[in-house]
Amino acid sequence: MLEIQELVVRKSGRTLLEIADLAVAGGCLMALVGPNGAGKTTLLSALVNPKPRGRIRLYDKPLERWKTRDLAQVRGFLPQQFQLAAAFSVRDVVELGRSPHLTPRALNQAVARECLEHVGLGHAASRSYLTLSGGEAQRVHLARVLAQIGPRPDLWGAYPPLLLLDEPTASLDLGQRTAVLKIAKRIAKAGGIVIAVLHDLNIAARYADEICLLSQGRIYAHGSVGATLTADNLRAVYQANLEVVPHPAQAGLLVLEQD
Ligand SMILES: Nc1ncnc2c1ncn2[C@@H]1O[C@H](COP(=O)(O)OP(=O)(O)OP(=O)(O)O)[C@@H](O)[C@H]1O
Repeated sequence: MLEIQELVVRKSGRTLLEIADLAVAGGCLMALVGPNGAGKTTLLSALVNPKPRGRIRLYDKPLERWKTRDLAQVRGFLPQQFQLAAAFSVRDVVELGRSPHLTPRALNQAVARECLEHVGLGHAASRSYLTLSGGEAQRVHLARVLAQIGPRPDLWGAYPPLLLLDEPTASLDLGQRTAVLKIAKRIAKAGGIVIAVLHDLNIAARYADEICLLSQGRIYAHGSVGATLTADNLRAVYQANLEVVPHPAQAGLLVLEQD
């Protein structure tokens, strides 16, 4: 369980985020949605801040009481942008994810290979990272984060992972987008806590167990897909003429833009 209480982030005299109470249970993929500037990245950043603000507890222990290495084995963060200018091979970048683990090199290499296969880039292991397209680089970093937290439960330690994904599908084509959400869903189904910032509300509706709708630095709605992605909520928050209808081909909802 991840519990966030009384989290306030202020910068330049402005309150960017104010969360009184938010909890995400193991087994849950929570989509963090909301318009530009709502505070989604600020919230994920607060969860990886070395000096946490507010009260943030992961598995009943305040974040500041976790040992750095233990936390690095459990908490994985995929940021929106990466800065890596070194000519590492793709394989090396993914293996970097294993650095918090004191596991044998051969295991780390095997895990890195497995994670690259998960993101469909097994064939690119020996390529230079610098030659990758934007979407490929994003998938390599997802593989690195997966290698860090462990792609399957038998590689997890005492606790299932907390996986934080900031717009993980931003540069991805439709097929890769689905593949990435399926990976996130699998981690959650196995007991992990997954929080993913998503702009595509239909992807959020399809894959998320819960939605947290942020607006102006506060939680506007949090709960099941059906309870949060209502036309009234979305119109109020996005200031757009949106409609929510049952999905014609499967269970779930479809968010439509109206003229
Ligand atoms: N260092 C800073 N100083 C002042 N304001 C900031 C700072 N960092 C972020 N902000 C502001 O905080 C607000 C929330 O930003 P944040 O990046 O969390 O939004 P977001 O919901 O992730 O948006 P987007 O969908 O555009 O990525 C924005 O209005 C942003 O301009």
